[in-house]
Amino acid sequence: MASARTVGIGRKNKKKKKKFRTRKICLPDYTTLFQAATMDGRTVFTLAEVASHDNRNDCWLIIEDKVYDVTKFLEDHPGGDEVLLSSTGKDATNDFLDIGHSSAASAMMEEFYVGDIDSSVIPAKGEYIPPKQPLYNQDKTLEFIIKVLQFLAPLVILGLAFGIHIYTKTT
Ligand code: HEM
Repeated sequence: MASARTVGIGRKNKKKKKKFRTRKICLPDYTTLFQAATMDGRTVFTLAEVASHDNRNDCWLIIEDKVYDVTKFLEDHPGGDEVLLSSTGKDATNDFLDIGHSSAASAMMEEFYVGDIDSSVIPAKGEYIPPKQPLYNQDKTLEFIIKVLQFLAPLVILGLAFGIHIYTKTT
């Protein structure tokens, strides 16, 4: 009996499935394919997608490979809204760390977390290489000679004048 019922239900389901297949067309969401992908329950954004949220009404930041929607925080941010707006469209990690934000600030960030960034799409930070030649001319010899001459010239003129005066007086 049980097996007969099972067979019956199976047939019904088979019919329903056929109906569904013929009527509904399932297409992938191409927008999400190009903009964001879901991996292990996390949303992974591309830099282009995050960079498009760059204004007062919609402001996203990338800090340590995580994406934060700080739109609602703009007015309350103790450092002001301008700094947050100027940190959009790039990896703002250094900006954030350079300020020396408190642990309270870091704890607040969780509230604004919206996903992760595909770190492979962020341009690598160039390593700073100091110039081999100093940027200014360190050879100060000429400068020194000019300064000495500037000091000596009035003394020489004074000496000459004094000498002429003595000479004319004696003759
Ligand atoms: C989700 C991201 C951020 C959160 C939650 C956040 C939060 C905070 C908080 C709570 C403070 C008060 C001081 C402290 O507790 O450390 C602060 C100050 C400040 N923040 Fe942020 N911040 C964020 C991102 C940024 C970014 C990207 C910049 C870019 C430069 C920035 C610049 C500043 C500045 C300039 C101050 C003022 C520091 C001072 O007056 O000494 N913040 N922020």
